[in-house]
Amino acid sequence: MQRMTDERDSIRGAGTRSVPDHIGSAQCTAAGDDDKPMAIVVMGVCGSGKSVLGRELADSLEWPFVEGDDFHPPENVGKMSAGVPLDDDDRWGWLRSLAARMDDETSGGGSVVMACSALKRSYRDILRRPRTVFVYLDGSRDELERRLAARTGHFMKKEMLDSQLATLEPPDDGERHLRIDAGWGLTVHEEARLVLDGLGLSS
Ligand SMILES: Nc1ncnc2c1ncn2[C@@H]1O[C@H](COP(=O)(O)OP(=O)(O)O)[C@@H](O)[C@H]1O
Ligand SMILES: O=C(O)[C@H](O)[C@@H](O)[C@H](O)[C@H](O)COP(=O)(O)O
Repeated sequence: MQRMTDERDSIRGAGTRSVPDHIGSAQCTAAGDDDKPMAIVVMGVCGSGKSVLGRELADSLEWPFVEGDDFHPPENVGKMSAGVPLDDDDRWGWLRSLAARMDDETSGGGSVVMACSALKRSYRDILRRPRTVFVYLDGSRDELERRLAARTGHFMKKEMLDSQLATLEPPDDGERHLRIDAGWGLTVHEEARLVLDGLGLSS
């Protein structure tokens, strides 16, 4: 936790730089209804920045944060640590446990931010609720590899990026989502600002 806080501080920037005008909200649009979201799922391939942005959003909103990696059974972690990509059968139970946690957090009117790769539409269907919004961390292979290479001490090694990109089905216009691109060069603070503005959750 402390390590993550320090890591975010170092990529936060001063926190005062404005988001460049050309990015604005045009590339950060939400499809779907206007209801305020109750669950934000930060999705994307390994190393795209889900955990860091998810924690930033949760801190800003004062919502609980759920780290999807923590819900993998030991067999899945063993596979990924050995460089073997997961298959659908490895993922269904994991996704169902995340959906159950989401429902626990939101059933009494609460809200939650979750980091989960949610690479395929069918995976997102398990997490999708009327007030779920997906924040999709996109980027060129080079940008994503740079982020992944900067991370140490994680079971997911950068060699897994190719299989993750091959599995990825980006959210389409029918899915309520926002897209953030690593190539925009934003600090995590700026990314969070775009998301909160885009979702009408800025205070
Ligand atoms: N906006 C950003 N700018 C630069 N580096 C970032 C940004 N967001 C995340 N990173 C870095 O990318 C790496 C992967 O981030 P992480 O949140 O662990 O990804 P994921 O949870 O998607 O696997 C980390 O080293 C993190 O510090
Ligand atoms: O479905 C999967 O193949 C995994 O869930 C994977 O997509 C996820 O990325 C891992 O949990 C690694 O963790 P990071 O995404 O944090 O690298």
